Amino acid sequence: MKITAIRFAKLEVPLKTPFKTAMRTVENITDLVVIVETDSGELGYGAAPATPVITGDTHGSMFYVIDKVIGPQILGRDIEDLNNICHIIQHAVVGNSSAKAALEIAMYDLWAKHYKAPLYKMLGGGDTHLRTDVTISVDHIDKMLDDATLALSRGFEILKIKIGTNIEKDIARVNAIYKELDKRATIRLDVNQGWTAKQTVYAIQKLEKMGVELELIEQPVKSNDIEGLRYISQRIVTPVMADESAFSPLQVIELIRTGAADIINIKLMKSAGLSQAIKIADLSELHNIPCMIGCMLEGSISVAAAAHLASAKTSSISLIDLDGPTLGQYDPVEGGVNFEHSHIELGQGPGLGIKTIKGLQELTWPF
Ligand SMILES: C[C@H](N)C(=O)N[C@H](CCC(=O)O)C(=O)O
Ligand SMILES: [Mg+2]
Repeated sequence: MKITAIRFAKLEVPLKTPFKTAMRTVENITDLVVIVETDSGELGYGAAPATPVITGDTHGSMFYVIDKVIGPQILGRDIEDLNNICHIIQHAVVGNSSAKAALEIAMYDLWAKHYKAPLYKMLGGGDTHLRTDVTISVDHIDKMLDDATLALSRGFEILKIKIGTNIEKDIARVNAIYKELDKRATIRLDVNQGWTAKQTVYAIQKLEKMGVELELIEQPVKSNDIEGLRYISQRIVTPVMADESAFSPLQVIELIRTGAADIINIKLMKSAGLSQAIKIADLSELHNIPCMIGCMLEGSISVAAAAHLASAKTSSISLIDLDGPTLGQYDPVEGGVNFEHSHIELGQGPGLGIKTIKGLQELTWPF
C-alpha cells in the first residue's frame, strides 16, 4: 500500500463550557485533519490541534510543514515500511511536534488498516475499555464547584482541577472543591506553569496541612525550570508530574536522571507522535516511573490514537487524561473510539476504526 497524496481539512466542535487554564481560554476544539491517500484507495486519518503557547504549532505551520517539507519525502513509500517512514517524519525538520504527530497518526492508522487489525492490537493488544478523568477549568469558585458537581453527576471519578492564576485564590479553590466533593472523587491538580517553585512548596504544604488529599500536582513551574521541579519534588509528599517539561524521550531521560518528576505526562502532540510516545512509555517503565496519557484540547481522531496506545501500554501508562472529545458538544467522528463521559471504548474496526467525519472543511494552501 503506497502513499500517493496528502489532503487537509479543518474540523471545529464547540465546547460545552469554555476551557480555561493558566495559559489560555478556548471556546472550540479546532483540529487540522490530515487525510493520507494510498494506491489501494484506503485513507489514513490523523489530526492535531494548534496549541501555540505549549508546542509552538499553528494550523498554518502544521499545514506548511506537512505539505511542503515532510510530505514530499514520504510520497511513494510503502506503509509496510512504517519505522522508516516515522524516522523520516521525525528527522525532516526540528520541532513542529504536533505536525509530526498528525502525520504519524495517519501513518499508524494506514499501517494497521493494511494488516486489517485495530491499532491497539498492532501495538501489542490490551483492554478495549478505558476510563478518563475530566478537566475542571480555572474560574470563580462557584463556577468550579458547579462544574465539579456536574462532573460527578456524569459519573467521573477523577477530576483534574486547573489552577495557577493566583496562589491564594488557587489554595481556596482546591480546598473548597475538596470539601464539596467529600471524597466522592479523586483530585489531581494542573497548574500549567502558573507558580514558582517556592510558591508550589508553600501551597501544597498548606493544602497537605489542611488535610486536602491530592493524587498529584502537574507542571507547577515553567517548562524549562527543571531545577524548580526537582526542588519541589524533594519537599512535598504529593507526587509531581511533568507535562510541558516532557516533550521528547531525551527530555524524559533528563527528568528521570535528575529526580525532577515522579510521573510523566505523555501527549502525542508533545512527543511528535506515536513512535516517540512508545519510547517514553518504555523508558519510563524501565525506571519504574508511571506515565499519564494526556491530550491537548483536541478532538476524537488524535485522542483515539492516544487511547489505542494507552490500551497497549498499561504496564507503564496507569493514568488517563483523555477528556478532549467529551468536552465538545458532540463528536463528529463515527466508527472510531467511542467517548461517553468517563468511558472510552475502543472498537474492532481496522486502524483507528474511523468510518465518517462530519463537518470537514477541506483546506488548500494558502488559507
Ligand atoms: C484537555 C486535557 N485534559 C488538558 O487539560 N490538557 C492540558 C493542555 C490543554 C490545552 O491547553 O490545549 C494540560 O494537560 O496541560
Ligand atoms: Mg497539563
